[in-house]
Amino acid sequence: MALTAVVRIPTRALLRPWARLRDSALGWMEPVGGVEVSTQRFGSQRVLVEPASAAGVAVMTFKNPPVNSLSLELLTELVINLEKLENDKTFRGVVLTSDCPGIFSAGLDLTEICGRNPAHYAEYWKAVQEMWLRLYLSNLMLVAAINGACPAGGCLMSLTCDYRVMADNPKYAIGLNETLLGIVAPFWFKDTLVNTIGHRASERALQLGLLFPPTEALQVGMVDRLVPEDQVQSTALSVLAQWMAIPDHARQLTKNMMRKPTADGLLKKRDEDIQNFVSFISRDSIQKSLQMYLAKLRQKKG
Ligand SMILES: CC/C=C\C/C=C\CCCC/C=C/C(=O)SCCNC(=O)CCNC(=O)[C@H](O)C(C)(C)COP(=O)(O)OP(=O)(O)OC[C@H]1O[C@@H](n2cnc3c(N)ncnc32)[C@H](O)[C@@H]1OP(=O)(O)O
Repeated sequence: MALTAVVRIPTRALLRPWARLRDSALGWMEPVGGVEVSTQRFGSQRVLVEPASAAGVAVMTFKNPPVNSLSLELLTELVINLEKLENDKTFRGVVLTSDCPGIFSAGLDLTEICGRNPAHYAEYWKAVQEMWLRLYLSNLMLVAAINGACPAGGCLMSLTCDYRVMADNPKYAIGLNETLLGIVAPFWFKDTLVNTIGHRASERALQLGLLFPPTEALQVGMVDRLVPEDQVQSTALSVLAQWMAIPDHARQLTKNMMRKPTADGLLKKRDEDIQNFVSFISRDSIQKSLQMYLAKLRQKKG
């Protein structure tokens, strides 16, 4: 079924992006000559991309049941779809969210880093790096609509966004809990957290592998806003509408100035980081810890 429709945005609004917000607030919807905006839904098996009703905004929904673990396939699809959005200059902002009830993302797919061979670990880690670099340095405004549990790699993904809205449900938690699995968050996970909540809070959170319930996550600055579960996505969209009022070039240069030094830390030594990961994760003791953790997760039901 063709889902394509074309909306026309006046060129003046594209040249002055902040004018779009004002214009739409005034109820201006007249299709006049300008640039075509595709409203076609696209995406792939595990990542759905839908243009939102506000011009220039898309919602990217992860659907990798049961827990949106970051498998190699999901990571690859995420990066491809993000690139598509970035190449389509009509998009300025994206909401990242989940289709798995009660779970934003369970983080890295443990079956990708447990019981595989070194070549697979290297390929997988490169994909994790790529996901982080692309999201962290994206010119788009990214808002995470965290509608469920958000541990480890899921938390990292949300920390790459410019703003985080989380469901105010005490059943959900967010944090970098790697030490609880007997593994170590790499330096760029750590740097992303430090840039968000500061050094002291990060040191404590990382050493203890803390998973913060929403109220504590808000207090520590890991998320920016808590809302009832059914308002997470709509709030994320309204936050984006506010950010859209800022001229893109100024916001993008500012974002880059804030983030590039951190990203450069990894860009300068990607291969070394891959080698470190492969040798760390291949250790017998680490593999045993991961197997035990996975077994516990699987036993939970039994
Ligand atoms: C010196 C250093 C140098 C280099 C670096 C080296 C090291 C490594 C760094 C690696 C960084 C790692 C980052 C990570 O993200 S690791 C993953 C951490 N994730 C977690 O701890 C979350 C685990 N999951 C949960 O807590 C729960 O599943 C969750 C998300 C709260 C949902 O709970 P629930 O709804 O009850 O669902 P179940 O637990 O029953 O799970 C359903 C099903 O999914 C399987 N599963 C869960 N999580 C994962 C996962 N992350 N990967 C793969 N599979 C997962 C679970 O086993 C169940 O499977 P089943 O077969 O039983 O149906």
